[in-house]
Amino acid sequence: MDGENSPLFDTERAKGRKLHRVFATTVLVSIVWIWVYRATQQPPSTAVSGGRRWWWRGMFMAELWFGMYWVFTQSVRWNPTYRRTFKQRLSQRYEDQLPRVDLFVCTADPKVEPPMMVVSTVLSVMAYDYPPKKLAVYLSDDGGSELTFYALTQAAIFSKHWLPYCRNYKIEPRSPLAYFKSASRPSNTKQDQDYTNIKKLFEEMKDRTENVMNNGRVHDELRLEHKGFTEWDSFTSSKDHATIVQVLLDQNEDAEGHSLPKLVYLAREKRPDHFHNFKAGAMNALIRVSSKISNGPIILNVDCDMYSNSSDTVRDALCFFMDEEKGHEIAFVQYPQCFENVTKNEVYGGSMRVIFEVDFHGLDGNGGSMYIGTGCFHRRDILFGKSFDDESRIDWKMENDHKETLENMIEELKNLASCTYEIDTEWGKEMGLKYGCPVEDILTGLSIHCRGWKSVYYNPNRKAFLGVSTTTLDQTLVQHKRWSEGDLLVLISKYSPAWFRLGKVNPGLIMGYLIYCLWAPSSVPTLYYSIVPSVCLLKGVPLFPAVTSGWFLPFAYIIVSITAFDYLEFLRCGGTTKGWWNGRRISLYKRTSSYLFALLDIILGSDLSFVISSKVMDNDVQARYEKEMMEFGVSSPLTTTVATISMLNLVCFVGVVMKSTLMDKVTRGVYYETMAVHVVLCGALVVLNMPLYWALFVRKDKGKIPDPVTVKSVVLALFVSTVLYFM
Ligand SMILES: O=c1ccn([C@@H]2O[C@H](COP(=O)(O)OP(=O)(O)O[C@H]3O[C@H](CO)[C@@H](O)[C@H](O)[C@H]3O)[C@@H](O)[C@H]2O)c(=O)[nH]1
Ligand SMILES: [Mn+2]
Repeated sequence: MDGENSPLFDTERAKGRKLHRVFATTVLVSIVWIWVYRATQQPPSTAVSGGRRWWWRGMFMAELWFGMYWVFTQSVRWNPTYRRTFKQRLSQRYEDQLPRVDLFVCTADPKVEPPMMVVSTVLSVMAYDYPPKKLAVYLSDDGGSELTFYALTQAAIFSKHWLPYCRNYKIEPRSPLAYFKSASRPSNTKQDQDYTNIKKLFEEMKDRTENVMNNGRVHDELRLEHKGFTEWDSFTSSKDHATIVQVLLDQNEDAEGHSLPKLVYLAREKRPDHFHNFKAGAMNALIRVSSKISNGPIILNVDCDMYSNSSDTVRDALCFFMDEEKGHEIAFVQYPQCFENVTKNEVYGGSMRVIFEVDFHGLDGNGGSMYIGTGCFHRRDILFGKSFDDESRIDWKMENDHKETLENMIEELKNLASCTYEIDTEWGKEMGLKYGCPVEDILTGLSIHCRGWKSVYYNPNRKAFLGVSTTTLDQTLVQHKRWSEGDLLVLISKYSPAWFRLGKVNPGLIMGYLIYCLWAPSSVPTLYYSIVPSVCLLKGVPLFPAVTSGWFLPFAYIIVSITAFDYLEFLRCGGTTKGWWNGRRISLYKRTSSYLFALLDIILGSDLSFVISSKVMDNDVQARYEKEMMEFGVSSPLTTTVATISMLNLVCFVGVVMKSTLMDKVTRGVYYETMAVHVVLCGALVVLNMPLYWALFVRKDKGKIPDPVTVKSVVLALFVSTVLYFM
């Protein structure tokens, strides 16, 4: 098996696919059955039920949408694939010819992305198990912050001890912050001594950095430690400054005389009259600058909170790219986005487990994982807009022809990262990451798929990267607004999966993209379904068949089977029962607020924004987060919407209970028989919303729903339900 031609990776199809297909068929039959019901059993248009016809048609539209959307979700459950790599073979065959790899870390704001976290991520990728001479690490700082730069100068010094320690004791993870948080003191005396020393060095560096953070600036005597600080002499603000490039490590050695990776700090030029295109702009500047310095044919890109949790990751990724038979088709290798800080029952659905344990394996089976902006290895040449053909093999042995010293190139590098460099070029269009979309990653990955390339999703047991997930409801909703807005822009972009290269790209992959691209428009049918049946319950207008009718069957089957499937799938992905229930809630909130506002933003053509997710919490919030209490805290249109809809359901539910106590026994029986599905829907929504009612009326802590939101949502809910009631 281990011969010359044995593959460097292996692909397996999931078991149980056939069984799933049978189940999916039964669901599909029920969906069609419901459609037939809606099409044929429309209530007559007499005066009494005139209104009901409209409600009814709305239900039909919503069910058409959900049915179609469900079909798309099946595309990723049709053909899941799993990958395995053979790193042994890679080093047997290629150890001396391994390619250079450039590692990009992006940060944008020292307040929400603490420099200590950022440089720990930098250190973790510097310490990959890979020839250090072939690694170059670049930190892009869109905040242009001397605080972050200071932390990086400290990390450069610390790396001289940290890398030997990682190498000698093969420790994991190699982010010092994460390592010292989790590691127990080694029992072996030699290592124990080294552990104590390195921990001391780390604590000192942390103290120095935190001091500088608390002062808010780098003091004059510290500025003398590195000539790079003079760059900030002419600095006006993070939105208005010249390019800063500093090479912190070039041909340096660590404390044991081994080479160190290159380490470069880059703050691209920012000017108020030049739009900077957020992370995509930063990445493109990095691509150009790195092409002069190290020009690695493989690029890894991580967000500043996504530290490397496994030192094997680079070699794993290379097993895909360097495979003799299939490697040349692969444009990028995506790892899942996993998080260090999600709690057991993930109140905000933070782990996105089903996405990474199911959807992405399915996408991979249909031609390739999406590119999701972090934890992704790209072939550099493909990022330049190259299309796939069979000649696309890469010569891994190509040498870096830039032998001149970096010091002499600084002016040239500065120009590459200037605001004006991209004017009248294809950057942001046909070259590099795409501009004009808050999910530059998805759009860029899609364009690569459209040019004929494949990609790979690799989800090893030991998580390759761990980051920080959002920790308040508002942050979660804001993040999903950005994502769903971006994904909808992808749908209407030039590369839209709905029409571009239709018939050329695998239809399963197109459907897979649509699952995400249709998030924002899904808000409309979801809103309809979470309001209208509840109001009609109160009115006593049935929109579903009575329990005694044969048409009741498909509804019952769908409700039960889909819920059970969803639940079991969640457990299979490693979740808990409560986590699943929380996930249902957060998914409702995302759909009825984030997705709705995203849709409105696109329709109204609002300016693009990118709210950077905070990676820090104050202690109060942290304590509640650990107790898995939902954090509302701030008043925003997003939370108000969520609260209003939940109040509306409470009003309807309480209303109907009161109404039915006034009925005689027979009437009540008939009422519940004809309104059964309504009761289930509205009842489920009320139970799902319990923590929210708690936060509205009972909680006293700072994370409760602020009073103005409570007042607004109660008034709005009463108003909307009254209007709908009399319609
Ligand atoms: O102007 C900017 C804005 C952001 N960033 C960096 O982009 C990364 C992602 O930002 P974050 O606020 O953490 O957003 P997330 O929603 O967590 O990011 C996800 O979604 C983004 C697209 O919306 C992708 O770019 C990210 O890679 C992906 O992790 C961070 O490292 C930021 O420092 C920049 O470099 N420049
Ligand atoms: Mn992030």
